[in-house]
Amino acid sequence: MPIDLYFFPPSAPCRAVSLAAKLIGVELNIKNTNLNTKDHLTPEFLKMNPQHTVPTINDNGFFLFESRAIIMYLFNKYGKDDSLYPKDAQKRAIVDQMLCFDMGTLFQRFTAYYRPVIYEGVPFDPEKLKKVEEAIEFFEKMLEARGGPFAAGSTITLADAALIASISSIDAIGAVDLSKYQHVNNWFSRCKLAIPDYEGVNGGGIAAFKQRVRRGASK
Ligand SMILES: N[C@@H](CCC(=O)N[C@@H](CS)C(=O)NCC(=O)O)C(=O)O
Repeated sequence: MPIDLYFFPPSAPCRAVSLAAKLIGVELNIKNTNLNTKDHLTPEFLKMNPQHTVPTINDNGFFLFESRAIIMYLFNKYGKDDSLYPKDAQKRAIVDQMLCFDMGTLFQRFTAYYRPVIYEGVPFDPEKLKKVEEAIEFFEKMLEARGGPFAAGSTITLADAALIASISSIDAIGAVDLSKYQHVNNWFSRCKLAIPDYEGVNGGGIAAFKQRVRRGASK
């Protein structure tokens, strides 16, 4: 039986899961879940996820939400290539660190920047943008210190899939000029080539995200 992924294309956490699934090589059955028509607030959805967020998966009756937990679960259950999430405690800790940095700092600061524009129709706040830029600067320094070529070191890992979902969203709305950050910029180009079917998996969602933000900004 297929694994259902409840998915809203503009959502970066949803795209993080589908990009990671491509790396892992696990097939997901996309269940389009439109937040605009409140598909995530139905009693059926709330039974799976009381927090009513996408992404959510249903793996034959096993329900899981929180994108990074889903990514780790998919690897732990279906992954074959250990380099994506190494068994060595310290190597794995660096992947975890980058997944946490993405969720708790980079993506968190970016959502604080764009969400009020979408949901409240208020203008972009330049102070919040500064916090996003600072997070990208942190990422730049991490990549430089690690010597790359990927976020956790020499091979692509689950962290790259999550980080590229955030960075590509930041790039899509032109929030930050990534060309100012040499290491981030090179990492971004490298990951686009390394993730199977990157454009097919991320491209449509990025376009939808851009449109959603543009609509909010023109209110
Ligand atoms: N920390 C969660 C965040 C998920 C999240 O905020 N998803 C948004 C879309 S990007 C959502 O489902 N919003 C609808 C809601 O909260 O009701 C994750 O990484 O999965």
